[in-house]
Parts: sequence; structure tokens; C-alpha cells
Amino acid sequence: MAQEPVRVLVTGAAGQIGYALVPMIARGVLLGPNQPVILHMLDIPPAAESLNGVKMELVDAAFPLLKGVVATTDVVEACTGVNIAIMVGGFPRKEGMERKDVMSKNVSIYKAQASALEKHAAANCKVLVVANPANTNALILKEFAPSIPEKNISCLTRLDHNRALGQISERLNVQVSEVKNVIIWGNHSSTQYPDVNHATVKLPSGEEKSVRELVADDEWLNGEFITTVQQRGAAIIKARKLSSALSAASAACDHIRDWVLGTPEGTWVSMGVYSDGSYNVPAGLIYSFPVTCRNGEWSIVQGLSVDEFSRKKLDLTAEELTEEKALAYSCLS
Ligand SMILES: NC(=O)c1ccc[n+]([C@@H]2O[C@H](COP(=O)([O-])OP(=O)(O)OC[C@H]3O[C@@H](n4cnc5c(N)ncnc54)[C@H](O)[C@@H]3O)[C@@H](O)[C@H]2O)c1
Ligand SMILES: O=C(O)C[C@H](O)C(=O)O
Repeated sequence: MAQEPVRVLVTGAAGQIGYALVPMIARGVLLGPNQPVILHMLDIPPAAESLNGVKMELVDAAFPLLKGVVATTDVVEACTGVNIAIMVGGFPRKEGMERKDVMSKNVSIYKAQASALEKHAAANCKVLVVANPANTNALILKEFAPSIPEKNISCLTRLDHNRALGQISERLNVQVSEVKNVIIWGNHSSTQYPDVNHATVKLPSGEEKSVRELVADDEWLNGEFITTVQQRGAAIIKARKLSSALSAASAACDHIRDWVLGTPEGTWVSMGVYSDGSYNVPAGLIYSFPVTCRNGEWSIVQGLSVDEFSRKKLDLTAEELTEEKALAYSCLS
């Protein structure tokens, strides 16, 4: 029997991530090659003409899985009946800015869109916030949409996770698909902690070896590797004069696909999710943890060892998120 289409909202769909993301969704990268989709695309009135252009291109691309397109500047129409909401709409930072510099503009958008989602999305809608400051926007969305279960609200740190995999793969000259179980802890910002202490590489013999053992250079792993991943967003902005788009869109698809369809056996991924106090991270922050997903639900991987070096880094990024939360509320008052 033909599957019912899933309605997927992309906000900020006329922007550069949106332009990379909507064809991926329509091609089945998000939910698999057999799942039809209906795209809901939202942007603001000044971008209406450009949004309509994206809709025209989607029609012209004749994607077999795409069963309909709603392109609108009306937030209620955009949110109505959606099963998945990918929140990209907002203002990106420019060269020289920290992500929290875009705080005041973006958190007010997330407060307003929280109520539209709460009232009009399908029951059990899964929400992924991409727009920066991603963790804090997701927290504001959660707090102003109290009837959406907290387990349904997440933010994107999969891009950082993929960046960490990419750096290890380049350093060891191995396929990126053979590297797994890095962790991004904390904020999608320059305080995030990319942790390789539990990461492994599958060798051609089939044996799995630890990344630390294979790299055999703790100075690099505890120094340049971490700062390269932390600063990768800024490096892309410097090179492109625009923030990352194709890698962000691809990571958003990875995040939702694994959440809905499940993570492979023995593999975890990083997701920004509501902290329950695991690993002594303050409860009530949206914090990036290692998670596995099964039956459409994520759970935090428990029991991993955290050494003293890592502990300090987990705490530092939690402190920044606590400050961001206070700043966000001051912007909204
Ligand atoms: N979490 C991550 O890993 C990650 C990675 C890359 C970019 N980002 C963030 O994603 C966001 C989008 O980046 P981009 O490069 O696509 O930016 P962009 O400026 O190209 O596009 C943003 C779009 O959002 C629209 N918009 C603004 N206010 C809106 C509102 N209230 N409702 C709906 N749409 C609205 C704009 O008109 C624009 O079309 C930025 O905040 C950026 O910093 C996050
Ligand atoms: O760094 C940015 O501002 C954009 C994005 O968050 C990224 O990590 O590429």
C-alpha cells in the first residue's frame, strides 16, 4: 500500500540553507526513498517572490516523492498539520560576530513561532532548530510551547559531529564512514567540546581501534583538533563570506533521518536535547549529548567515562548555555 505523505516544514526556506535542504527532502534524503513528502515552506514577506521561485524550481525538478508544496509567509498556514518542523528561519551571523550576537533578533522569532507550532502542528510533531543560537532558540521554543513534549524538541549539533568525523578521517586518511562515536557536548558555539575519547575507526581487517590509539598524538587531539571543529563555522564564513549551507542542510537530514528511522547498532550521534541532568549537566538546558535513537525516540547514551580534562570542558559549555538562557530572557522582556 502507498505510504501517506509526511508533511515537512522548513522555515527560512528562501534562504541559503533552505535552498540546499528542500531538494534533499524532496529526493528522499530525509526520510528514505519510499516516503512521499509534502513540503511546507515559510519565509517572511520581503522574501515571498524568492520563495515562490524556489517553489517553481521544485515543480520543475519533478521529484517523484514530492506530493505537494505549500509556500507561504503565513506562519499558521505553514505550521498546519506538519509532522516534522525544521526551523532554519532567522538571521545568520556575519564575519567577526559570535553566535550570541544574533540572539535578540532570533529568540523573538522562536517565541512567536512556538505558539504557532503548538496550536497547529500535528500531534507528536518533531522539531529541529537549526537557526542560531540553535540551543537557546530551541529552549525558547520549548518554553513557549509547553504542550509540545520536550522529547520532541531538538537542535542541530550534527554538523559539528560530522565536522569532527571529517577531521579524523582526513588526519588518518581513512574513509569517513569508518569513523564513529565522536561526541559533541554542549552548545553549538565555540565552547562546544568535540570529544574523541570513545571514538573508533573500523580498519580494513574489520577490527575496530580507538581513535586516540590510531592518531597517537594527544597534543593534536586535545588542541588543534578541538579548536578546528569549534571554529569551523567561522572558517567557512571567512572563506565563503556566507555561513555553511550544504553541510548544514545535509546534517539536518542526518539528524532527522536517524531520529525517525533509528541509529545503526553500536553507533551514537550528537543531538542538542533537553538535559535531564545526565553527566551532571544542569537540567533544563538544551545541551548536545551522545544519543541513540529507536522507534522515533532518542535516548542519551549513559555510563561513558568523563576524565578531568573533559569534565572542565563539559562544564564550561554548560555555563555558556546558562548565560545564554538568561540573556535570551532579557532580550524577550
Ligand atoms: N546549527 C547549525 O549547525 C547551523 C549551521 C549553519 C547555519 N545555521 C544558522 O541557520 C540560520 C539560517 O542560515 P542561512 O545561511 O540559511 O541564512 P539566510 O539568511 O540565507 O536565510 C535565512 C532565511 O530566514 C528567513 N527569515 C527571517 N526571519 C524569518 C521568520 N521570522 N520566519 C521565517 N523565515 C524567516 C530570511 O528571510 C531568510 O530567507 C542562521 O541562523 C544560521 O546562523 C546553523
Ligand atoms: O557558525 C555559524 O554562524 C554558522 C553555523 O552555525 C556553522 O556552524 O557553520
